[in-house]
Amino acid sequence: MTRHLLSVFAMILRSESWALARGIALSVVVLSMGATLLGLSGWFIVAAGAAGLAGTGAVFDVFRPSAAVRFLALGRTAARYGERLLTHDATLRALALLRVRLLARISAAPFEVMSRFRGAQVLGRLTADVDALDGVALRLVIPLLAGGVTLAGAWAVLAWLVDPRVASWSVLGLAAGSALALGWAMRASARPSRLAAAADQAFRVRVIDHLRGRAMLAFAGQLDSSLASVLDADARARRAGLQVARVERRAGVLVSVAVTLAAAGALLLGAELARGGVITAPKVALAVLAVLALAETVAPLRRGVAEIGAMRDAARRVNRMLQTTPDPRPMPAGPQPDIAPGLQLDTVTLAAPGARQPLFAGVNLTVAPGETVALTGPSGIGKSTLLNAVAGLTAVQGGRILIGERPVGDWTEPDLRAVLGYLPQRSALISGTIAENLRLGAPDAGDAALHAVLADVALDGVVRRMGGLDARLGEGGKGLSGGEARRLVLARVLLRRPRILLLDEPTEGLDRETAARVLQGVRRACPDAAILLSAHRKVERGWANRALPLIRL
Ligand SMILES: Nc1ncnc2c1ncn2[C@@H]1O[C@H](COP(=O)(O)OP(=O)(O)OP(=O)(O)O)[C@@H](O)[C@H]1O
Repeated sequence: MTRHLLSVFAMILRSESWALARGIALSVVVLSMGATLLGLSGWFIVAAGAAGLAGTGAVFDVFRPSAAVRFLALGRTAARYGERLLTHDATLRALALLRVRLLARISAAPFEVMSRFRGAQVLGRLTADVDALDGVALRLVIPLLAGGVTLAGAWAVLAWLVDPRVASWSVLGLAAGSALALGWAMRASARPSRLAAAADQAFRVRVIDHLRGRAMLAFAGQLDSSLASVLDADARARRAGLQVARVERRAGVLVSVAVTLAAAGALLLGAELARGGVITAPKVALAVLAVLALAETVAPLRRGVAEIGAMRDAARRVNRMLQTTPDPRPMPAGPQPDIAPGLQLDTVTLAAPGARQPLFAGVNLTVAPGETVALTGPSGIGKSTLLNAVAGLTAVQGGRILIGERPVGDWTEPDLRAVLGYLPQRSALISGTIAENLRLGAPDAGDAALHAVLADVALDGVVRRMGGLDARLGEGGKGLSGGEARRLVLARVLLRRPRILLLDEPTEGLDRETAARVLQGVRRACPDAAILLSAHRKVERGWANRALPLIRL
């Protein structure tokens, strides 16, 4: 699991290595200045007192040490500011890049993978999981590296200036005690921090499900129980969050105990050595206060280790998503191929997504430009699955699908999308104006083209009543009836003037008369298109030139 955290850090390091290296260097400077400041202050106070007692106070140089104390105090603040700026900026930029990469992978996921995504979960990956990962660099790796380097440097300086035994007791004691405290905190918080993140994710998913399904839940009498499950997830997240905070506080107490023991040990050992005349009293004060300041090397790690369970889970999920979804295919804007794209199915065998057993086998079909063929057969036979395969979204088990005499798999994505239009069974409208929804299909289309295509799908009157092309729709096209929303999606498909047109139950939800008008409009909009449709209704079968009944194996 730690491997996932390391791979996230490696990714951050790769994209922001220079800024992070400078951040770590500044962090070492900040910690060293802090320790030097307190150590020097301790030495200064005791040395000045000793000089006063010895009657040499008048010649004791107070100017240089006090100037150094001021320089360290001011310089430390400036270095801290620079370090925060650099490390946060580098981390946030790397995470923004990660978010973009994740989104690109999700958007380019194969159809089978995409159709299993749950909106709220994907949103969770992109927001909560990526946010959780900011701690990997800021609260784990950077403080660990900077703290390690500072402690090693502090040991060397104290061993040289004071005494190796005092240095070893204080620095190594502090490091070992803190490591034990943080190790305990890491183990104790792993479960609650994971639970807190999972409950938070469940809360988001349930809130969205609750809001989306509230009408259905109200009719089923389940509104209260759905609300209770939302509140339950929230309560669990808060309980687990409190547990994490408790562990973090206790870890803080344990680290303070370790620091105090290290400083007290340094004082006792130093006093003994001072009594023996091995070192001077001001040097003992220097060591003791420097150790107290070195507690700062450990402090930022407390929160990092307390969050480690959530970070590990987030890193695992993000890595898995990056690995299981392929790199987006390049989308060169190639010229539209010069073909007469009829459609041909050559002994096609097809299975449902993820299934081995074929739905049907050996299907042959040719749809010439200007021709319309209706796929018929019982519900679940595989009409939609076949349309998905023709659209290049799923693979066939056997045989070939040719568009313009070229297998679908050999087409580049932009070329295929340029010749092929598809109205699937479920399709999306965005919240925005009617015009914005239509121009998703053809961004350069003028208002006249939009009005013409709306007339083709018999929506011109409806849009006029709503206030025209700038009338706004709510989320998922709210503001239109089911049949109107479907016709608006159909209009968006027609606007691209596709040469191959795939329609999955295009008149579902329309009365017979409107259905007939819409089907006539489709042909008017695309007179030369080869049209293949999944047809349940007589009006659709009657409109087609021929039917291809699919037969279960
Ligand atoms: N995403 C999916 N994952 C797994 N199986 C699926 C998926 N989509 C469809 N199926 C299965 O594939 C089979 C064919 O479904 P398909 O939707 O193609 O039938 P259809 O003929 O279009 O039905 P209908 O006329 O009711 O729309 C069904 O048994 C269905 O359960």
